[in-house]
Amino acid sequence: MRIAVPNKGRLHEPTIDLLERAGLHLENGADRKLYADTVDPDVSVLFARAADIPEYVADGAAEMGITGYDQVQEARVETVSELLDLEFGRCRLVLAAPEDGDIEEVADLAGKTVATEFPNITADFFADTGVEPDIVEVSGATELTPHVEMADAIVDITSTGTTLKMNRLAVVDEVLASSVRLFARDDVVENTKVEEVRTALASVKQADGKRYLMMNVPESELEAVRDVIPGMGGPTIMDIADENGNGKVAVHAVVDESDVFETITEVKKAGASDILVTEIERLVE
Ligand SMILES: Nc1ncnc2c1ncn2[C@@H]1O[C@H](COP(=O)(O)OP(=O)(O)OP(=O)(O)O)[C@@H](O)[C@H]1O
Ligand SMILES: O=P(O)(O)OC[C@H]1O[C@H](OP(=O)(O)OP(=O)(O)O)[C@H](O)[C@@H]1O
Ligand SMILES: [Mg+2]
Repeated sequence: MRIAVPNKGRLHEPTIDLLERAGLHLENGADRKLYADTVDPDVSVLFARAADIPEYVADGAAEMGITGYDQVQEARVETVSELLDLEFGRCRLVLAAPEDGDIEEVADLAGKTVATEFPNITADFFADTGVEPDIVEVSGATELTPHVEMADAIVDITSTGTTLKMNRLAVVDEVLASSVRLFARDDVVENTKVEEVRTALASVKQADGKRYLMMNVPESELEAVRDVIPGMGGPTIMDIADENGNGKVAVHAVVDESDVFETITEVKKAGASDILVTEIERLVE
């Protein structure tokens, strides 16, 4: 089973990091290599350009892929299915035009020119609006095209908005919201190994923003402590092995990071002591 992942650019590092956290440690995957093995002998990695990954998966160079939703849509591949939203690489594809120009809405683009690295998505967007500008495909620095009279507007990626601002461009409309996805070719979606990889990556996502709380609680106060612990299912309650446990039990619970502070205050009030908070690497539900 092979997973195609971005070989460079802003998605490379976070994708490798995610695979590592999921337990799929890369072996002999030095920079500039095309392939890397993982600790799982049945899973290898193919490094490819973010834009090429959907095609590689559809064509059989890899069975699974990790890249932006924008790239999957642009490639118009019909034989792949999304398995998981990995929720990083969040950005928007927007239609933007010069701030001080006369393009304020989509209708203003009739008979005009739009430059983009995403001609298919752009064509689909305009097809839905009934306005049909010329679409010019460029391979980078799209933001410059309105200033050199190549285009009247652009469809390009934005996240913080800095690049648009720097180029005195304003958003006219949103075309697509994107984040990084895990996807697989349709004919392998049911494969056990594919499901294992999906579960492993999902477990990292599940653990994000969660903390593991451990505390000791006098048995008499257990109900009170239980009542103030939020989160998944009930807490785990264990007898303390020590003969001198003094009638205490250990309570373990998974809690949202944002609830940790309040939970600690509340469980202490309710009689808990020896409270430990740790990070969670993975959480398989
Ligand atoms: N500013 C951004 N914020 C968040 N995600 C982004 C941003 N820019 C791009 N992305 C996401 O990352 C993907 C790849 O972009 P990136 O810039 O890393 O590669 P690229 O420019 O295609 O690389 P290459 O150098 O191979 O041309 C995009 O398709 C999009 O999904
Ligand atoms: O809204 P912002 O935060 O400014 O992000 C938007 C910019 O990010 C991407 O470029 P990237 O930095 O990947 O450079 P590239 O053009 O070399 O791909 C994208 O093509 C935009 O130019
Ligand atoms: Mg880029």
